[in-house]
Amino acid sequence: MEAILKDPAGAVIGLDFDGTLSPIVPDPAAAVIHPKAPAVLAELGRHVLAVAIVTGRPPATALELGPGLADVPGLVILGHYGFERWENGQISAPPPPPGVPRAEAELQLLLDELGLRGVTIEDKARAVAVHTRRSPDPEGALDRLREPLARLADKHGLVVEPGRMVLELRPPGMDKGQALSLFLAERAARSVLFAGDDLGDLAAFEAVRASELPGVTVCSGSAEVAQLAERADIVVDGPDGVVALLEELASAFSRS
Ligand SMILES: O=P(O)(O)OC[C@H]1O[C@H](O[C@H]2O[C@H](CO)[C@@H](O)[C@H](O)[C@H]2O)[C@H](O)[C@@H](O)[C@@H]1O
Repeated sequence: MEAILKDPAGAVIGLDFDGTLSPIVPDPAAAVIHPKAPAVLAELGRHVLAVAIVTGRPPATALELGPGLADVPGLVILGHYGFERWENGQISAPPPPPGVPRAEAELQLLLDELGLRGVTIEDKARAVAVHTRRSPDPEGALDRLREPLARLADKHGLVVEPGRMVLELRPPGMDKGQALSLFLAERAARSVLFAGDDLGDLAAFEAVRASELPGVTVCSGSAEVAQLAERADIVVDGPDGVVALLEELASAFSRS
Protein backbone atom coordinates (compact mmCIF):
# COMPACT_ATOMS: atom_id res chain seq x y z
CA MET A 1 0.00 0.00 0.00
CA GLU A 2 2.93 2.30 0.74
CA ALA A 3 4.09 2.26 -2.89
CA ILE A 4 0.57 3.06 -4.10
CA LEU A 5 0.28 5.99 -1.69
CA LYS A 6 3.73 7.35 -2.62
CA ASP A 7 3.27 7.09 -6.38
CA PRO A 8 -0.45 6.92 -7.28
CA ALA A 9 0.30 7.79 -10.90
CA GLY A 10 2.01 4.41 -11.25
CA ALA A 11 -0.76 2.37 -9.61
CA VAL A 12 -3.31 0.05 -11.19
CA ILE A 13 -6.41 -0.54 -9.05
CA GLY A 14 -8.01 -3.82 -10.16
CA LEU A 15 -11.46 -4.78 -8.90
CA ASP A 16 -13.79 -7.70 -9.29
CA PHE A 17 -17.50 -6.81 -9.73
CA ASP A 18 -19.95 -9.27 -8.08
CA GLY A 19 -19.31 -9.70 -4.37
CA THR A 20 -16.65 -6.96 -4.40
CA LEU A 21 -18.18 -3.81 -5.91
CA SER A 22 -21.71 -5.22 -5.94
CA PRO A 23 -23.35 -7.06 -3.01
CA ILE A 24 -24.39 -10.65 -3.71
CA VAL A 25 -28.15 -11.00 -4.30
CA PRO A 26 -30.23 -14.08 -5.19
CA ASP A 27 -31.01 -13.01 -8.78
CA PRO A 28 -27.93 -12.20 -10.93
CA ALA A 29 -30.03 -9.84 -13.07
CA ALA A 30 -31.02 -7.83 -9.97
CA ALA A 31 -27.45 -7.14 -8.81
CA VAL A 32 -26.52 -3.48 -8.52
CA ILE A 33 -23.27 -1.74 -7.78
CA HIS A 34 -22.67 -0.43 -4.24
CA PRO A 35 -24.20 3.08 -4.21
CA LYS A 36 -20.91 4.72 -3.21
CA ALA A 37 -18.68 2.78 -5.63
CA PRO A 38 -19.00 4.87 -8.83
CA ALA A 39 -18.07 8.10 -7.00
CA VAL A 40 -15.07 6.61 -5.22
CA LEU A 41 -13.82 4.95 -8.43
CA ALA A 42 -14.17 8.29 -10.21
CA GLU A 43 -12.09 9.95 -7.49
CA LEU A 44 -9.44 7.22 -7.69
CA GLY A 45 -9.44 7.45 -11.48
CA ARG A 46 -8.30 11.07 -11.22
CA HIS A 47 -5.14 10.03 -9.34
CA VAL A 48 -4.04 6.55 -10.41
CA LEU A 49 -2.57 5.10 -13.60
CA ALA A 50 -5.75 3.08 -14.21
CA VAL A 51 -8.84 1.63 -12.57
CA ALA A 52 -9.71 -1.76 -14.10
CA ILE A 53 -12.76 -3.91 -13.35
CA VAL A 54 -11.83 -7.54 -14.02
CA THR A 55 -15.00 -9.60 -14.02
CA GLY A 56 -16.75 -12.73 -15.21
CA ARG A 57 -19.62 -10.52 -16.37
CA PRO A 58 -19.75 -9.20 -19.93
CA PRO A 59 -18.57 -5.53 -19.78
CA ALA A 60 -21.97 -4.37 -21.09
CA THR A 61 -23.68 -6.05 -18.12
CA ALA A 62 -21.24 -4.53 -15.61
CA LEU A 63 -22.07 -1.11 -17.09
CA GLU A 64 -25.82 -1.78 -16.86
CA LEU A 65 -25.56 -2.93 -13.26
CA GLY A 66 -23.18 -0.10 -12.44
CA PRO A 67 -24.75 3.19 -13.49
CA GLY A 68 -22.07 5.87 -13.29
CA LEU A 69 -19.19 3.53 -14.14
CA ALA A 70 -18.95 4.82 -17.70
CA ASP A 71 -17.96 8.22 -16.24
CA VAL A 72 -15.01 6.92 -14.22
CA PRO A 73 -11.93 8.58 -15.76
CA GLY A 74 -9.86 6.09 -17.76
CA LEU A 75 -11.88 3.06 -16.59
CA VAL A 76 -11.17 -0.23 -18.37
CA ILE A 77 -13.47 -3.23 -17.97
CA LEU A 78 -11.89 -6.60 -18.67
CA GLY A 79 -15.03 -8.72 -18.85
CA HIS A 80 -15.68 -12.42 -19.48
CA TYR A 81 -12.48 -13.12 -17.48
CA GLY A 82 -10.52 -10.94 -19.89
CA PHE A 83 -11.95 -12.06 -23.24
CA GLU A 84 -13.93 -8.83 -23.73
CA ARG A 85 -12.57 -5.35 -23.11
CA TRP A 86 -14.47 -2.09 -22.71
CA GLU A 87 -12.58 1.17 -22.87
CA ASN A 88 -13.63 4.69 -23.95
CA GLY A 89 -17.11 3.44 -24.80
CA GLN A 90 -15.88 0.72 -27.17
CA ILE A 91 -15.98 -3.05 -26.69
CA SER A 92 -13.34 -5.26 -28.30
CA ALA A 93 -13.65 -9.03 -28.31
CA PRO A 94 -12.69 -12.10 -30.34
CA PRO A 95 -15.51 -13.96 -32.15
CA PRO A 96 -17.79 -15.87 -29.77
CA PRO A 97 -16.92 -19.57 -29.32
CA PRO A 98 -19.32 -22.03 -31.09
CA GLY A 99 -19.24 -24.44 -28.13
CA VAL A 100 -21.32 -22.16 -25.90
CA PRO A 101 -24.65 -22.24 -27.82
CA ARG A 102 -24.14 -25.97 -28.42
CA ALA A 103 -23.69 -26.66 -24.71
CA GLU A 104 -26.57 -24.36 -23.84
CA ALA A 105 -28.88 -26.26 -26.22
CA GLU A 106 -28.29 -29.42 -24.15
CA LEU A 107 -28.35 -27.76 -20.75
CA GLN A 108 -32.09 -27.56 -20.04
CA LEU A 109 -32.56 -31.27 -20.82
CA LEU A 110 -29.70 -32.11 -18.47
CA LEU A 111 -31.25 -30.01 -15.68
CA ASP A 112 -34.66 -31.61 -16.29
CA GLU A 113 -33.10 -35.08 -16.08
CA LEU A 114 -31.45 -34.21 -12.78
CA GLY A 115 -34.79 -32.92 -11.47
CA LEU A 116 -33.20 -29.99 -9.66
CA ARG A 117 -35.59 -27.26 -8.54
CA GLY A 118 -34.71 -23.57 -8.52
CA VAL A 119 -31.59 -23.96 -10.66
CA THR A 120 -31.38 -21.16 -13.21
CA ILE A 121 -29.43 -20.56 -16.41
CA GLU A 122 -27.76 -17.24 -17.15
CA ASP A 123 -27.09 -16.80 -20.85
CA LYS A 124 -23.99 -14.62 -21.19
CA ALA A 125 -23.51 -15.14 -24.97
CA ARG A 126 -19.81 -15.91 -24.63
CA ALA A 127 -20.50 -18.24 -21.68
CA VAL A 128 -23.39 -19.84 -19.87
CA ALA A 129 -23.73 -19.92 -16.08
CA VAL A 130 -25.78 -22.36 -14.02
CA HIS A 131 -26.86 -20.83 -10.69
CA THR A 132 -28.07 -22.74 -7.63
CA ARG A 133 -28.51 -19.88 -5.13
CA ARG A 134 -32.30 -19.97 -5.48
CA SER A 135 -32.56 -23.75 -5.19
CA PRO A 136 -33.84 -25.23 -1.89
CA ASP A 137 -30.39 -26.84 -1.37
CA PRO A 138 -27.81 -24.64 -3.18
CA GLU A 139 -24.70 -26.62 -2.10
CA GLY A 140 -26.35 -29.98 -2.77
CA ALA A 141 -27.47 -28.86 -6.22
CA LEU A 142 -23.93 -27.62 -7.02
CA ASP A 143 -22.50 -31.02 -6.01
CA ARG A 144 -24.94 -32.86 -8.23
CA LEU A 145 -24.16 -30.58 -11.17
CA ARG A 146 -20.35 -30.71 -11.02
CA GLU A 147 -19.76 -33.95 -12.93
CA PRO A 148 -22.46 -33.64 -15.60
CA LEU A 149 -21.46 -30.02 -16.31
CA ALA A 150 -17.78 -30.99 -16.51
CA ARG A 151 -18.71 -33.64 -19.13
CA LEU A 152 -20.87 -31.16 -21.07
CA ALA A 153 -18.09 -28.56 -21.03
CA ASP A 154 -15.52 -31.10 -22.19
CA LYS A 155 -17.76 -32.26 -25.04
CA HIS A 156 -17.99 -28.70 -26.39
CA GLY A 157 -14.40 -27.56 -25.81
CA LEU A 158 -15.30 -25.42 -22.79
CA VAL A 159 -14.10 -25.28 -19.19
CA VAL A 160 -16.07 -25.05 -15.95
CA GLU A 161 -15.46 -21.95 -13.87
CA PRO A 162 -16.70 -22.48 -10.31
CA GLY A 163 -18.01 -19.52 -8.34
CA ARG A 164 -20.37 -18.57 -5.55
CA MET A 165 -23.31 -20.96 -6.00
CA VAL A 166 -22.59 -21.02 -9.72
CA LEU A 167 -20.82 -23.18 -12.28
CA GLU A 168 -20.06 -21.39 -15.51
CA LEU A 169 -19.24 -23.03 -18.85
CA ARG A 170 -16.86 -20.78 -20.72
CA PRO A 171 -14.07 -20.97 -23.31
CA PRO A 172 -10.56 -21.83 -22.12
CA GLY A 173 -7.46 -19.73 -22.72
CA MET A 174 -7.99 -16.73 -20.46
CA ASP A 175 -8.46 -16.06 -16.77
CA LYS A 176 -8.35 -13.05 -14.47
CA GLY A 177 -4.65 -13.66 -13.79
CA GLN A 178 -3.68 -13.48 -17.45
CA ALA A 179 -5.99 -10.53 -18.00
CA LEU A 180 -4.44 -8.60 -15.12
CA SER A 181 -0.83 -9.53 -16.03
CA LEU A 182 -1.32 -8.36 -19.62
CA PHE A 183 -2.89 -5.12 -18.41
CA LEU A 184 -0.09 -4.39 -15.93
CA ALA A 185 2.50 -4.92 -18.68
CA GLU A 186 0.56 -2.84 -21.21
CA ARG A 187 0.36 0.12 -18.80
CA ALA A 188 3.90 -0.34 -17.40
CA ALA A 189 2.38 -0.29 -13.92
CA ARG A 190 4.64 0.46 -10.97
CA SER A 191 2.30 -0.92 -8.30
CA VAL A 192 -1.00 -2.78 -8.10
CA LEU A 193 -3.95 -3.41 -5.81
CA PHE A 194 -6.46 -6.14 -6.63
CA ALA A 195 -9.68 -6.80 -4.72
CA GLY A 196 -11.89 -9.85 -5.22
CA ASP A 197 -14.25 -12.18 -3.40
CA ASP A 198 -14.31 -15.49 -5.22
CA LEU A 199 -12.29 -18.44 -6.48
CA GLY A 200 -11.94 -16.89 -9.94
CA ASP A 201 -10.04 -14.02 -8.28
CA LEU A 202 -7.29 -16.31 -7.00
CA ALA A 203 -5.60 -16.16 -10.42
CA ALA A 204 -5.52 -12.36 -10.16
CA PHE A 205 -4.00 -12.60 -6.67
CA GLU A 206 -1.31 -14.86 -8.15
CA ALA A 207 -0.75 -12.35 -10.97
CA VAL A 208 -0.17 -9.59 -8.39
CA ARG A 209 2.55 -11.74 -6.75
CA ALA A 210 4.02 -12.89 -10.10
CA SER A 211 4.30 -9.29 -11.32
CA GLU A 212 6.95 -8.65 -8.64
CA LEU A 213 5.52 -5.14 -8.37
CA PRO A 214 4.75 -3.71 -4.97
CA GLY A 215 1.23 -5.09 -4.67
CA VAL A 216 -1.62 -5.64 -2.29
CA THR A 217 -4.40 -8.22 -2.49
CA VAL A 218 -7.73 -7.50 -0.83
CA CYS A 219 -10.41 -10.09 -0.05
CA SER A 220 -14.00 -8.93 0.08
CA GLY A 221 -14.77 -11.38 2.87
CA SER A 222 -17.85 -13.59 3.09
CA ALA A 223 -18.91 -16.74 4.91
CA GLU A 224 -19.18 -18.44 1.50
CA VAL A 225 -15.55 -18.34 0.32
CA ALA A 226 -12.70 -19.10 2.72
CA GLN A 227 -9.87 -19.83 0.28
CA LEU A 228 -9.41 -16.26 -0.88
CA ALA A 229 -9.19 -14.76 2.61
CA GLU A 230 -6.35 -17.17 3.38
CA ARG A 231 -4.31 -15.77 0.48
CA ALA A 232 -5.14 -12.08 0.86
CA ASP A 233 -2.99 -9.35 2.40
CA ILE A 234 -6.10 -7.58 3.67
CA VAL A 235 -9.56 -8.97 4.42
CA VAL A 236 -12.46 -6.52 4.61
CA ASP A 237 -16.15 -7.02 5.25
CA GLY A 238 -17.74 -7.49 1.81
CA PRO A 239 -18.47 -4.66 -0.65
CA ASP A 240 -19.07 -2.19 2.23
CA GLY A 241 -15.53 -2.90 3.43
CA VAL A 242 -14.06 -2.64 -0.07
CA VAL A 243 -15.71 0.72 -0.68
CA ALA A 244 -14.56 2.01 2.74
CA LEU A 245 -10.97 0.96 1.92
CA LEU A 246 -11.14 2.66 -1.49
CA GLU A 247 -12.55 5.81 0.15
CA GLU A 248 -9.58 5.88 2.56
CA LEU A 249 -7.21 5.53 -0.38
CA ALA A 250 -8.98 8.29 -2.34
CA SER A 251 -8.87 10.67 0.64
CA ALA A 252 -5.19 9.94 1.18
CA PHE A 253 -4.54 10.83 -2.50
CA SER A 254 -6.54 14.04 -2.17
CA ARG A 255 -4.58 15.08 0.93
CA SER A 256 -1.16 14.55 -0.68
O1 LIG B 1 -16.12 -12.00 -11.63
P1 LIG B 1 -17.33 -11.48 -10.92
O2 LIG B 1 -17.59 -10.04 -11.18
O3 LIG B 1 -17.31 -11.79 -9.44
O4 LIG B 1 -18.56 -12.30 -11.53
C1 LIG B 1 -18.70 -13.68 -11.21
C2 LIG B 1 -20.14 -14.14 -11.45
O5 LIG B 1 -20.96 -13.26 -10.69
C3 LIG B 1 -22.37 -13.34 -10.84
O6 LIG B 1 -22.87 -14.34 -9.99
C4 LIG B 1 -22.66 -14.03 -8.64
O7 LIG B 1 -23.40 -12.85 -8.27
C5 LIG B 1 -24.84 -12.98 -8.36
C6 LIG B 1 -25.46 -11.63 -8.05
O8 LIG B 1 -25.11 -11.19 -6.78
C7 LIG B 1 -25.31 -14.10 -7.42
O9 LIG B 1 -26.72 -14.28 -7.55
C8 LIG B 1 -24.59 -15.41 -7.76
O10 LIG B 1 -24.93 -16.41 -6.82
C9 LIG B 1 -23.08 -15.22 -7.77
O11 LIG B 1 -22.42 -16.38 -8.24
C10 LIG B 1 -22.81 -13.51 -12.29
O12 LIG B 1 -24.16 -13.86 -12.35
C11 LIG B 1 -21.95 -14.44 -13.08
O13 LIG B 1 -22.27 -14.35 -14.46
C12 LIG B 1 -20.49 -14.03 -12.92
O14 LIG B 1 -19.65 -14.83 -13.70
